[in-house]
Amino acid sequence: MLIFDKVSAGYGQSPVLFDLSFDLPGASVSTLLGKNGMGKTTTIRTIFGLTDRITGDVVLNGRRINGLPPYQIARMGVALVPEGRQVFPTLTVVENLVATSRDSTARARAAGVQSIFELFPRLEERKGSYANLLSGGEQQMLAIGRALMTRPRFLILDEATEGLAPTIRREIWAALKRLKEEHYTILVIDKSLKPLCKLGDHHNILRKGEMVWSGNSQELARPDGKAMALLGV
Ligand SMILES: Nc1ncnc2c1ncn2[C@@H]1O[C@H](COP(=O)(O)OP(=O)(O)OP(=O)(O)O)[C@@H](O)[C@H]1O
Repeated sequence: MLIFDKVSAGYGQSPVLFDLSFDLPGASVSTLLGKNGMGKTTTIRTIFGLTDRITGDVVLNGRRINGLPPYQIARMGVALVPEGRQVFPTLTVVENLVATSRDSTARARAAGVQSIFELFPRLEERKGSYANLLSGGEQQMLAIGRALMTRPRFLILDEATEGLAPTIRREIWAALKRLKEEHYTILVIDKSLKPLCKLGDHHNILRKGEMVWSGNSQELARPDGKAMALLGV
């Protein structure tokens, strides 16, 4: 689905990613792991053409997408849930969801909202609340809901459950599991290795902008393995 082939990129004149090569297969869950500042967010920004001096090939469904603007990537079925839960604070839950819908009829939009409520029943209970009155976890659910309203096939989450209460985290992991069962392609960045091992199929570790390890959940979880050493666990 998505291939990085010897991709380098950075900010202004500062290089951050170096010759990054990896492959995110469709209809599966991949992760990007690594300590702070290793280039995970920069990799995601590069998918959306939001970094500078991109070289190599970023290929989505067979098409080279280097440097295409974010709206074109979104149109190709990729949705991003960025770090920091970006929702419209002064819109209600329903208004936030409808705002990102691409459906042309009110009926289709309503069906889209309903499918988000099925995924996150907690949001239905708060459907008339302004987003700024939601808890951090509810805002994250809403941010995921907003991304899903664009009807993507590829969902990218940066810091999916960072700083959230354990019960909310469990609900978000359960929702991602359901999306996986519905054959979404998912790329997730998070620090919680246990749920990532359960959910993820392919894991990739970045260190100083280089891909230094890739493997499956069994390999990642090996207590004496290289992955754990790279992650400092
Ligand atoms: N807008 C920016 N301009 C210049 N340098 C940046 C910018 N954003 C990030 N960097 C630098 O790029 C490097 C990689 O940062 P990035 O945010 O991609 O790391 P990360 O692995 O996602 O870390 P974290 O887990 O802390 O979010 C860091 O050295 C960071 O200082």
